[in-house]
Amino acid sequence: MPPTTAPAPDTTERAVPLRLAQLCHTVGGRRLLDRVDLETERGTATVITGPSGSGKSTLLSCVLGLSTPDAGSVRVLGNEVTRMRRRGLATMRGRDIGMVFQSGELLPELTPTENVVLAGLLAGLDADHANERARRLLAELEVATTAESTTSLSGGEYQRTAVARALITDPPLLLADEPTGALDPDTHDTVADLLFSLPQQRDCALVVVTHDRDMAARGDTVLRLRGGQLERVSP
Ligand SMILES: Nc1ncnc2c1ncn2[C@@H]1O[C@H](COP(=O)(O)OP(=O)(O)OP(=O)(O)O)[C@@H](O)[C@H]1O
Repeated sequence: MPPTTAPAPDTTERAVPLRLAQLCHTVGGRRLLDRVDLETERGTATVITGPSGSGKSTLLSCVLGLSTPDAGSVRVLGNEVTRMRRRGLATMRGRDIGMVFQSGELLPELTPTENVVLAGLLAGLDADHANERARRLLAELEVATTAESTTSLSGGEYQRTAVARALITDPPLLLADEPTGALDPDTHDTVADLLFSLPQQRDCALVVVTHDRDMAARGDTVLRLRGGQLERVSP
């Protein structure tokens, strides 16, 4: 019988925020990921571009453990995501990965601060720590903590709140799926500047999925997903 838990990763593997090896995933009979390899490093930004429907978001779903690949390996800090059970996945997602979506996906019933604090509480931070950290992050990202609802925020403030939420646990891996897709050009630049400053400032690995050429130009490594293959565009 195969073992139910993977052995603890060694120090070298724990230092790698994300490693994909020979990852294969098929959706509706289409092989979206065909033996995909990827390795990220702390302090760097990796951008993944590719045609619409090529499977970029699906790749992120595999990293988050929301989609189960056909074959291959997804390791976050050396931990094999494809072998984790539900509870382990939820813990890993809350603690080790920050995620920013195209339109923030904040809860409109909560204030911006509460949205950020909630992510901390769900990841196991105590209430005082989560509150203190949320306020500090929002101040650093220049979002007023007086806003009563996320619906009163500008597009930029909304996305910066989503970034603060993603950073509440100081995760080593930050994933972003078209994070500036819904923003006007000026706000786009501000949020892009912020996102691409994070790997160096916070010693994390950033992986951005985007169609946006300006965002792609900012990546330390730029890859294109096409026909299931992840090809290197630069460097
Ligand atoms: N759960 C699912 N069930 C059925 N089809 C799916 C599912 N998830 C994704 N797909 C299909 O898989 C393909 C890849 O989708 P995905 O969203 O990953 O592409 P993408 O490269 O991110 O596209 P875009 O750039 O337009 O956002 C699409 O054809 C999509 O319809």
